[in-house]
Amino acid sequence: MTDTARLPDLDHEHFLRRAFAVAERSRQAGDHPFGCILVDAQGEVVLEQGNGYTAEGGDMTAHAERLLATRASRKFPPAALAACTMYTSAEPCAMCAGAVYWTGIGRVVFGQSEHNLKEMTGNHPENPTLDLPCRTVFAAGQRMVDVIGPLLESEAAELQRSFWSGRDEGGKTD
Ligand SMILES: Nc1nc2[nH]cnc2c(=O)[nH]1
Repeated sequence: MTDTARLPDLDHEHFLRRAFAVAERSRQAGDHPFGCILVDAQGEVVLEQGNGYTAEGGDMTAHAERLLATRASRKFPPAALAACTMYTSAEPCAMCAGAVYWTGIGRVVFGQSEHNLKEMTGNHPENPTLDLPCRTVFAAGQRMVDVIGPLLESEAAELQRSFWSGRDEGGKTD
């Protein structure tokens, strides 16, 4: 089990807003409006990652959290990641929660819940949101991942507002 006592006392709203800024930059760069950061035991931001759907050539699995978890796992051992916190603009989906679990990241703080996100994305071909709480995924694991959220949810939801309704449903051609 992760020793949650090792997790530092951090200003969650401050770091969550930094993840929102990453999400906004992701949208401006032509990707989906999601972003996350990883903060270490000293309160330093060690990684940041936006959604990579477009940048990765239409990869439906290029969620910000999954990409960050992969980078984090290549860079840091699970023992170090246990003291790290991922701040993410939206709740990790089942795939991303699985990736977080496997890396050993000790805590997740999220803005918008998957349930709330689903109301905005509907069944959009680029985002058929999986309405499953990340806590349910983590609860099936053998070590604990601390979860805080939803937090600043209406601010987080603003990142998505108008994005999905105005987005072409044409999708990929090959
Ligand atoms: N949480 C989250 N949900 C998504 N749905 C589509 N892309 C993403 C992403 O990058 N993060």
